[in-house]
Amino acid sequence: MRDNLDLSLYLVTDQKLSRGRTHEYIVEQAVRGGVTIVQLREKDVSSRVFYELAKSLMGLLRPLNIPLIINDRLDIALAVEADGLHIGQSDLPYAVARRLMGKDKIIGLSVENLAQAREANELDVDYIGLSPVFSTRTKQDINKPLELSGVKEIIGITKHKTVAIGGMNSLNIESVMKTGVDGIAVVSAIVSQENPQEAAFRLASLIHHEK
Ligand SMILES: Cc1ncc(COP(=O)(O)OP(=O)(O)O)c(N)n1
Ligand SMILES: Cc1ncsc1CCOP(=O)(O)O
Ligand SMILES: [Mg+2]
Repeated sequence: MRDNLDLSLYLVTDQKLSRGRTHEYIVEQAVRGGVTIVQLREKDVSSRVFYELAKSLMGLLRPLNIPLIINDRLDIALAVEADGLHIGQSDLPYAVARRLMGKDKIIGLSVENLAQAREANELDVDYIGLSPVFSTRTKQDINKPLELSGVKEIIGITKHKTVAIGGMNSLNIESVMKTGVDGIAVVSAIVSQENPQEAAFRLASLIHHEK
């Protein structure tokens, strides 16, 4: 667990949305633009490819002191000694993830409603991902969006750091930041953009303006 975890601008990868560019290119550009934490999230690649990607991103991000979080795959997180793991409500239970990852690693948990946020207060997670805030084409298997009202309710009761995800872009992040979240997580608003560095810079500026 980390006290100094900076969730301000959280990049989540998606090879399918990267317009043929490599993860390394997107991530390097995005970090230059102001991304503070990166999640490797790939749903349709083999274990070997996932492992090689994770290893390569660790090599890129470790010297820059930017944490790499692995989505879903605890085995890959352990194999590359990643900084952390992100789990959802249908993934491995938190207690198992913590036991295997160890107390010093970052563990993030998706929270989709108030009841789950209350349950998360019983766990030593490092952050919760409020998911989804708005509807998005990037992830189809999602519950009803929280909207700003749902985000505010969760902020009112949670003891954890929070990151908002789902449909975030430069037009709506100011209003989401005003709810009191600690950061914004994006896929398409960076990885699908013509210039990922500029896109990240713009989002980071808006976020810091609201902090
Ligand atoms: C920061 C962050 N928040 C939420 C999610 C969603 O996780 P999950 O519900 O497990 O869904 P998948 O991403 O695994 O499809 C996330 N990945 N990151
Ligand atoms: C991984 C994930 N979890 C909830 S919504 C989402 C996708 C967010 O993608 P985008 O930022 O393109 O809306
Ligand atoms: Mg998951």
